[in-house]
Amino acid sequence: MSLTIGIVGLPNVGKSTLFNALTKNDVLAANYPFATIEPNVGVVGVPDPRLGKLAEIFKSERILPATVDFVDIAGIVRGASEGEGLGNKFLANIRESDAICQVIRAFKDENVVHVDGKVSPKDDIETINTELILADLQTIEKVLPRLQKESRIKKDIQAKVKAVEEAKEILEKGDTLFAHGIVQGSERTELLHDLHLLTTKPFLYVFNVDEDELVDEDFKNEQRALVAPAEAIFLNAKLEADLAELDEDEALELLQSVGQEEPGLATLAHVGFRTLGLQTYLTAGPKESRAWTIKKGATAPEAAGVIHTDFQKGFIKAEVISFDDLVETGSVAEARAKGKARMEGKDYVMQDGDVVEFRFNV
Ligand SMILES: Nc1ncnc2c1ncn2[C@@H]1O[C@H](COP(=O)(O)OP(=O)(O)OP(=O)(O)O)[C@@H](O)[C@H]1O
Repeated sequence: MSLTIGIVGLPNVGKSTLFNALTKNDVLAANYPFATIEPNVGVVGVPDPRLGKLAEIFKSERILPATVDFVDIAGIVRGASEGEGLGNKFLANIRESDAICQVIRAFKDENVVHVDGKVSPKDDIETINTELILADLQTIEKVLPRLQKESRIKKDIQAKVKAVEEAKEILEKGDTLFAHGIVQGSERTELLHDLHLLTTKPFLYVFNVDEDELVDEDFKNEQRALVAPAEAIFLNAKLEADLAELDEDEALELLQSVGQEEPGLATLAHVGFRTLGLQTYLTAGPKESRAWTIKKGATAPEAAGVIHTDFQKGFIKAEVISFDDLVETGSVAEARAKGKARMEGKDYVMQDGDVVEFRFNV
């Protein structure tokens, strides 16, 4: 299951630097030798310490984490919604993304020119949001008059007209639909679905900061308040690019020297995963210990389908052991003996950390 997060931001905020770090960090190169990826896609592994533990128990040859795909979307400029510069291509790319990650400049280096002449995360966020909001308003203005006319005859589209009018009102106030809980995939967006509005996509924000800002909790809380309910991630894109070049011990040393526990990219992968509404389940054996990506709320057959469509079609049962029970008992055989292995049917809703073996007919 592959969902993508589009990276957007004003020119010169550090998108390329971040994206380079993302692609250098490429888990695909090592683990998925036959997969080809587009040059503007960075695939990041979602760190999961449980996989290391499973690999110990099962003596697995390799570990395959879940991944998040990031797409580098051409720079947005003021006027993008009017089709200026790269505007139209930008909007098409962004429509294809499942979530939007805004990179915001917070680093101060005077040698790096800011398009608007000053470093102001708040203004930059507003500039980008305004472009997205204007693009949505254009979409709505194109369809609303026709819908309103049709609704005089077709009563069944009145609810849709009301939903579109409500969205228009929010956008005209200068707010994103996401900020009002109108998020892609939720019940409230069902009526708006075919409009593919950009601001119904989940947002997350990367603040590209100086080293001192990385540990400045007051500063970080201020920025978090700016973007709530979206999540904020703080990283130094240059440092991330350096980290991606180092071996594990050196990287750890560099991280400690700036007071960080994990690379910003790891945090970004975790937050991206959460923002997309995803979770994982685990499989393990001598060949590999692996995390598989599913939507929250997925049933056992849907989860089986992520491995292979035949697994879903021929689904019989899933043998499920929770990760904690497996670690406590030390092996599948012991877990079974202690009654910790459950046989689950087709209505079972997968839980995070389920270690699973599917039974199926082909
Ligand atoms: N955290 C940081 N601290 C200091 N300088 C940084 C930081 N992040 C990036 N830079 C520098 O800022 C400059 C612009 O970065 P980059 O080229 O990645 O921006 P961009 O957003 O991709 O720009 P564009 O959209 O115009 O291509 C580069 O010189 C880069 O080294």
